[in-house]
Amino acid sequence: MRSFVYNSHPVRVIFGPGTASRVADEVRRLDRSRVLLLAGEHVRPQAELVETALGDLQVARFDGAVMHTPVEVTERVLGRVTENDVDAVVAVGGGSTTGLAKALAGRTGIDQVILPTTYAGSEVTPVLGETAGGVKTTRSSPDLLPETVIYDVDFTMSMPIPLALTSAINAMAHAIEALYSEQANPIVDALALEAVAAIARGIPALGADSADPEGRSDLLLAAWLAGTCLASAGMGLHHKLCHALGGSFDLPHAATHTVVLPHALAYNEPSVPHVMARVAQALGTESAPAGVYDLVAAAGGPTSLEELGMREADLDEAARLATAKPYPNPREVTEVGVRRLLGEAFAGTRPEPARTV
Ligand SMILES: NC(=O)c1ccc[n+]([C@@H]2O[C@H](COP(=O)([O-])OP(=O)(O)OC[C@H]3O[C@@H](n4cnc5c(N)ncnc54)[C@H](O)[C@@H]3O)[C@@H](O)[C@H]2O)c1
Ligand SMILES: O=C(O)CCC(=O)CC(=O)O
Repeated sequence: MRSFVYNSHPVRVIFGPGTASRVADEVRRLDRSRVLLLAGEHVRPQAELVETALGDLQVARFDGAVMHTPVEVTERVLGRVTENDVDAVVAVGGGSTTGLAKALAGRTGIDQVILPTTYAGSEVTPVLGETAGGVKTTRSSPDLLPETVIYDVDFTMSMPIPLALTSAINAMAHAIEALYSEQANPIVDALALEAVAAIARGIPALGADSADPEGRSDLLLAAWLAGTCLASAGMGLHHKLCHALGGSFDLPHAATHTVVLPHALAYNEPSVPHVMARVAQALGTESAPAGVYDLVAAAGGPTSLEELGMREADLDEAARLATAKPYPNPREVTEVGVRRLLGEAFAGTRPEPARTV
């Protein structure tokens, strides 16, 4: 008989095309009036729309969020928060911009309204990874959870296909690792399997018509579901590997998830074959690890760490970092096993069916 504990994480979610125009009402609803806008040059049109909608509510702007949330950047922006007496942050961007908003909120208590432009899912999680001294560490706290998320599909249409693909696999990783987490529960299972199936349908559709708003809206919905899984159920070996590779070797976040996921699933498959069978069914394939690999390869996505700029000489150190303080994982995490996994991810080989190390 199944036992579980379920924790929900309350976020107000507004979903639909054109919803970004409601941003000022959402700030006022929180009873806030001094906004720091976070954006970036790749999302300039979206930021302009938000700036116009905010009008006098906006008192400052910062455009330089950096992937993996380096603490030096956060400390620099904290100065603007105090100088301008900021009481809310509005973030327009991917997980990096959201990460900066969370880092500021965690240090000051200001409210957050997030308008995501990728499928990272960070906007609905109480989780934050920050990088200091070349090491990324992750924490979770209700203080980091944004108050309001506005999912406007129009804000995601500018994502080029390679980014949409890798970002969607980042979301898929949240869903799959939630299914074998110690905190797995029936709500998370349902959301995760729906997210995996929607992403498996959505990625080939990106290639067929990348400008289809319906397809992009389905992927954005899946990103929300997958982020909600990450919020409730946590992360395992796969996420740990990506944080070690991103934080210490500066690899791009979503692309790293895309390369590593099939190999992390192959590593874990012997310990959770029933979970992998459910994932395979949601993917519409016989094998979960090979199914993810094939989905990415068919869409022209990255399949090897080498093509992301990883150096073979750094794989030993990556294995050491990823196993030093492992996240909870269904299969024992050994340095030898992880080094082998990384070697296969480096080469980009298609994962074979279940095996033991
Ligand atoms: N805490 C969490 O729950 C969580 C979850 C997932 C990711 N993250 C963090 O988020 C970061 C990665 O986020 P990401 O993968 O979204 O990347 P990102 O935010 O760094 O964006 C990647 C690049 O794409 C550009 N971009 C973003 N949206 C765009 C759009 N709509 N059109 C064109 N270009 C666009 C950005 O400007 C950037 O150059 C990492 O630091 C990761 O650790 C955190
Ligand atoms: O905010 C972070 O960097 C930690 C959580 C995270 O990155 C989830 C992921 O790997 O996609």
